[in-house]
Amino acid sequence: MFSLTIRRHFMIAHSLPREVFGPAQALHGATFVAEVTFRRRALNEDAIVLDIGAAGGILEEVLAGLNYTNLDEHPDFAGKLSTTEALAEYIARTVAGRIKDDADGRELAGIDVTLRENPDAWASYALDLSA
Ligand SMILES: Nc1nc2c(c(=O)[nH]1)N=C([C@H](O)[C@H](O)COP(=O)(O)OP(=O)(O)OP(=O)(O)O)CN2
Repeated sequence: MFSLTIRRHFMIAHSLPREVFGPAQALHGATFVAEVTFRRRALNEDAIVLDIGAAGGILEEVLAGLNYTNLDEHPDFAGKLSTTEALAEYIARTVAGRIKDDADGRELAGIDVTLRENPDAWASYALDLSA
């Protein structure tokens, strides 16, 4: 299996209104580092998984929909908890939606997203596209 990973960061505000989150129940800000890995079993005819520039452009488009927003007011998170785990899934599925109809996108076996909250804590979601 081959993989290509790109990284960008974005900033949001949100609250996590459940007791388990302690002080994070209140509105607070976060800067996330998003690492997105595209996986495929065989390289394309250019001997790559996906062009790095194209991959970066797709991720930037997806993150532009989140950057500088208050996720408590974001329509895609209405009634949902915007935890790091949930955000990782959202980014994986949104990136997949953007790329699925491209020639390279159809060949992807999966998209993995790791979101780093800080140097000591991160969460990941692995989207399996092989089925
Ligand atoms: N599994 C997750 N746990 C927590 C998340 C998350 O997204 N997934 N998010 C938060 C908060 O948003 C914030 O990032 C950290 O909150 P904070 O209370 O400062 O940090 P801790 O939970 O590590 O520390 P406490 O001692 O419990 O306050 C929290 N958890």
